[in-house]
Amino acid sequence: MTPRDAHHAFWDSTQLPALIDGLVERGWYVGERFLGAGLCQELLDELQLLHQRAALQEAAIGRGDERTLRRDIRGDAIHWLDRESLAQRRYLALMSELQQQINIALYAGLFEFEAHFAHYPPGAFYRKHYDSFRGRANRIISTVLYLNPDWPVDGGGEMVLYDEHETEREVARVHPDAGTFACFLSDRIPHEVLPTRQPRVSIAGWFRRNASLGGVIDPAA
Ligand SMILES: O=C(O)CCC(=O)C(=O)O
Ligand SMILES: [Fe+2]
Repeated sequence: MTPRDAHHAFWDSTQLPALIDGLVERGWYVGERFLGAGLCQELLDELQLLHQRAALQEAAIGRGDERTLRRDIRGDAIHWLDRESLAQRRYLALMSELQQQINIALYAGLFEFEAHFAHYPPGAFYRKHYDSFRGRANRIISTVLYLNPDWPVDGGGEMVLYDEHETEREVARVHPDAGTFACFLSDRIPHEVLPTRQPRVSIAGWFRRNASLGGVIDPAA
């Protein structure tokens, strides 16, 4: 097995053309079994360990001075990926390859990737929102990888995607099943997480293009 083959064993690269087409044609893509079960399990184990050690922090909304905790908007707890484990490094390597492929296909100028583990306890949700605002878009493409094996049909916790133009029209309802991967344009696609009935675990990530303001490369936004 060449190193390239070994790397590809972690994900289904045959989905790449459909992913690129989806982003271009409607601004989003959802693929099942995008990531291999082994790597999903390793990421899940790590997240569960973080949860047990109370190393997850309640997620805030807003940035800088406007950061606040709003359980009525967002109920997850998070831990930013920090390359601590082999599983994280594998996932980040894969996202780096995806970034290159998207840049080649879309001239997107994606520059870096940031991501966090997320844990939604039963009852938690994330109200309809955009991941970045037009014009100030540092986050260009949002990604979510789901980690719960065998998500029950009545488990709730689906991510609902809405149409870019008719923002009340639901276009996809994603069951948060391990290995499923969703990506969409951060400033175009409104989305929400419906209340979950089970502990729900995922990795949310964003490909960014850093904006430079007055010579200072966007440190926080
Ligand atoms: O977990 C999901 O399905 C989406 C999470 C989300 O929208 C976010 O973290 O911004
Ligand atoms: Fe979001």
